[in-house]
Amino acid sequence: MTATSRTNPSHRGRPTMLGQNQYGKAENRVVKITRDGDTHHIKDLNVSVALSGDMEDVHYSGSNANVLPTDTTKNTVYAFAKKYGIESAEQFGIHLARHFVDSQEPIHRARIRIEEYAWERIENSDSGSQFIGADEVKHSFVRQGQETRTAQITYDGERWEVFSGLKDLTVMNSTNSEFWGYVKDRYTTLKEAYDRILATEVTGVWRHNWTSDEDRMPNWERSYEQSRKHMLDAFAETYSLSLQQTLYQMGARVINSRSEIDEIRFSLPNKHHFLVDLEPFGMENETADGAVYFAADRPYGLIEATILRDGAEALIPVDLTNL
Ligand SMILES: O=c1[nH]c(=O)c2[nH]c(=O)[nH]c2[nH]1
Repeated sequence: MTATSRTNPSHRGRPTMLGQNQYGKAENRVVKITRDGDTHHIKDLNVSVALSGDMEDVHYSGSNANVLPTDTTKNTVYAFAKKYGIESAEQFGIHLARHFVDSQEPIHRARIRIEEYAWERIENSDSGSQFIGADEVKHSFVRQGQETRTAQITYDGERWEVFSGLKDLTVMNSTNSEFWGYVKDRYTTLKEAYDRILATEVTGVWRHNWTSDEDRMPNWERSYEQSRKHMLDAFAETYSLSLQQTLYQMGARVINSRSEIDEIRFSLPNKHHFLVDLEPFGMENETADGAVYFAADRPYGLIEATILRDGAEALIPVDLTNL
């Protein structure tokens, strides 16, 4: 028990006392895009702030005199991403923790927890305008270590039906995406975007046209690797006017490149990234060298479609979650 709680009149005489406590804003999803000419770099963090100190009064009496709002801790995360950049999770956490403890007398301890999501550049074997070197692209990324490969095989004694697929393949283009010219009704508030982040978590299922001759079975490993590659290449290379258009390009690329596949279906959540308003803190967010975004997790647009080889039958179920 601290001196404050012992002497707090609203606490005196109660058979309870306050134990360990901390507060702050958890899971601030901050994405910093740094622009080095037209080569972009991503830092993608999930930052949780927990502060503690002289917080007896707010618990005992409701006095907020010592309380820096959790909303302010969130704003600080975004403002510091712009002000100091994100050199490393550790360095960023040090800036934040020091700031909270040094600037607020009642706060004696700050704990900053950070998860960092790693992104790698989409490798591209064809020549394209966004190459850096032989195999690196400038603004298209795939998130590391997440995807799951899927398969569904059905056999009725005569015919085979083989679906292959993947889920949780997260990709991002940090530019070359626009969205405008859409319907506007009395409820529309969305601003037209001429340069936005396009990010999605790909769920895809594709159907092989092989059904019987066991001597002519596709090479499943190669088929998967190549289909994945064509999807990623199309995602990276498409200058996108909508996620729907990008989806179609991804599917068409697979069908046109892989003769063993007749049908492909995608479910693509539009993982929205909103520019943070830093003007209240005297900062311009979007500058030539980059910007800070809030990565929202919900709600999200959900774009789903099947792409078919001309004349092929649609056999993949509409709801891919039932596969
Ligand atoms: O690529 C998009 N497609 C949409 O249909 C849509 N709707 C929306 O609000 N944003 C977007 N983005």
